[in-house]
Amino acid sequence: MEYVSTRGEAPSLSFRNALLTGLARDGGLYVPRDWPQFSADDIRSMANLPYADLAVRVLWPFVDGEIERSAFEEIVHEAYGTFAHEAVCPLTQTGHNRFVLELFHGPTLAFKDVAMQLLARLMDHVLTERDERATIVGATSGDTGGAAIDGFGGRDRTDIFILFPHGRVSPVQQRQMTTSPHANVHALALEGNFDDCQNLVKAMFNHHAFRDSTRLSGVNSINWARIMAQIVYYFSSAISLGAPDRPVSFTVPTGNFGDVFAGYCAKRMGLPIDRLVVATNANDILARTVESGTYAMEGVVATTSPSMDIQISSNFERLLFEAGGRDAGKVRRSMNQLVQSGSFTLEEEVLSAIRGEFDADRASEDEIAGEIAQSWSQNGYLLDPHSAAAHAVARRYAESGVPMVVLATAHPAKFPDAVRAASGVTPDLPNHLSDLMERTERYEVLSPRLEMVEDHIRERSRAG
Ligand SMILES: Cc1ncc(COP(=O)(O)O)c(C=O)c1O
Ligand SMILES: N[C@@H](CCOP(=O)(O)O)C(=O)O
Repeated sequence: MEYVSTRGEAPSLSFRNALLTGLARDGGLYVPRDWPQFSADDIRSMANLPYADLAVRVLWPFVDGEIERSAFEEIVHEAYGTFAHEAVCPLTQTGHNRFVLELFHGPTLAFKDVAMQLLARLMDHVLTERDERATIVGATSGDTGGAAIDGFGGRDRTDIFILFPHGRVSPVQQRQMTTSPHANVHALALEGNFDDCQNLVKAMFNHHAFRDSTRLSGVNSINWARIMAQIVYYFSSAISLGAPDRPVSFTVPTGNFGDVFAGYCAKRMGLPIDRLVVATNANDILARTVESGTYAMEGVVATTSPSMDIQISSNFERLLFEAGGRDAGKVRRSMNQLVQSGSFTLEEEVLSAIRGEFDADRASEDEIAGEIAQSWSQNGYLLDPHSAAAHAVARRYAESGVPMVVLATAHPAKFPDAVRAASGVTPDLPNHLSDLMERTERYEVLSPRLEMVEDHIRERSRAG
C-alpha cells in the first residue's frame, strides 16, 4: 500500500516509510492511496475471531507485503497480549441499545495503548531490520505521552521525548510520564498548553535540517499507523452487535480527531456505520465547525477532561482531504489560512459531505459531572470525564433500532479527583500502578521555544 500526503507536495511513501516518518515533509498527513474494501461476507467471516486475529485481518491490507506476514502476526499478538482483559476492547451495555466500548485495559489505562503497543513494536521491527535508530517526539495533553513512554521505554533503537503542558495534566497522567526507569525516556514539561506542545512538534518536523540530523519520528496521531490500529475496535464492536447485518453508530470523545477519524476509515472500508458523533468538552471547536462551517480558534479553557483541551485538531486535515474529494490544493489553502488568521471556512459541498457522516455536540463541565453521577447511581458504572462527555452527548443521538456505541477512552482512576467530586467514589488504580504516586519523578521544565527544545533533544538523542 502506498501513502499520499494531504497537502500533495511530499513524495508518496511505502507503509514502512510512512510508519517512520510521522508528519509529511510538506506539513501534511499521510493517508492510504486507496481504502481497502471488505464485503459483507468478508465481515461476516470475521465474527468470533479473537481481537488479535481480527486485527491481523483488518490491518494486513495496509501493510501488505512490507513486513513478513508471520512477523506481523507475532507483533500483533504480542501487542495485545499486554492488555488486562481477554477481549482487549470489551463492550458493556449501559442503557437501552447503548453500549460502552472499553478501550482502557492496556498498560496505561487509556485508548492510546491500543495503537501505541502495536506502533512501538512495528517501529522497533523496522528499525532493527534496517539497523537504524530514531528520535521519537510526541506532544501530549496527558494520555499519548504515558502510552508512548510505556511502548518505547527501554527500546534500544529509539530515544523518546514527550512534551506535555506543565501543570495541565492529571497527577496520574504526569507520573505515568515522569517515573519511567528507562534512560531512553525524556519527559519535558513545557510552560504552555497542549497546542503549544503540538505546534513545537510540528515545527521540529518542518525544520528539515533538525529532522534529518536527529532522524525524527512521530508517535502522535499525525502518524498514520496510530489511526490504522484504532480502526480495529470499530470492527470488533460493530461485529459483536450484528454488523454487517445491522448498522451501528458511535459517539467518540474527541480532541485531535484521530479516534473518530479511525471510525470514518472503518466506514470507508465497508463497515456499516450509521452516524459518527463527535463529542467535545467546553473546548468545542469541532462542534462549532460542524454547526457553522467555520473552523475558528478561540482560547483553550482547562477542564476536568484535559486530554480534550485542544484547539488545533490535527486529524481534521485528513477529513478535509477526504470530504473535499482529495483536493490537496484546497487543504493547503485552508491550512495556510488557519495559520495566518486563526480560522477557515469550509466550502458548502465539503461541509455537506462532513454533515453526511458526522454529528457533533459538546458537554459542559456540569453535564460531564452529572453524567458521571447518573451512570454511577443508575448502573454502578464509573465513567472517566472524557468518556462521560461522550456518554452525555450520545443520549441526544439515540435512534431506534441502531445500537449506539460510546467509546470509553480512559479508566476513571486516571482522573480520581473529578470522578470523586462527581460521584463520591474514588476509583482505585490497578495493582501494577498502585505505587505510582510514590515513585520518583524525573522531568525537565522548558519554555516553549523551538531552539531551546531542539537543543535539548539534539544533546540527548543518540540517533544522529
Ligand atoms: C482520554 C481521552 N479521550 C479522548 C481523547 C481525544 O482523542 P482524539 O485526540 O483521537 O480525538 C484523548 C486524547 O487524544 C484522550 O486521551
Ligand atoms: N489527547 C491527546 C493529545 C494528543 O493526541 P494524539 O492522538 O495526536 O497523540 C493526548 O492525550 O495526549
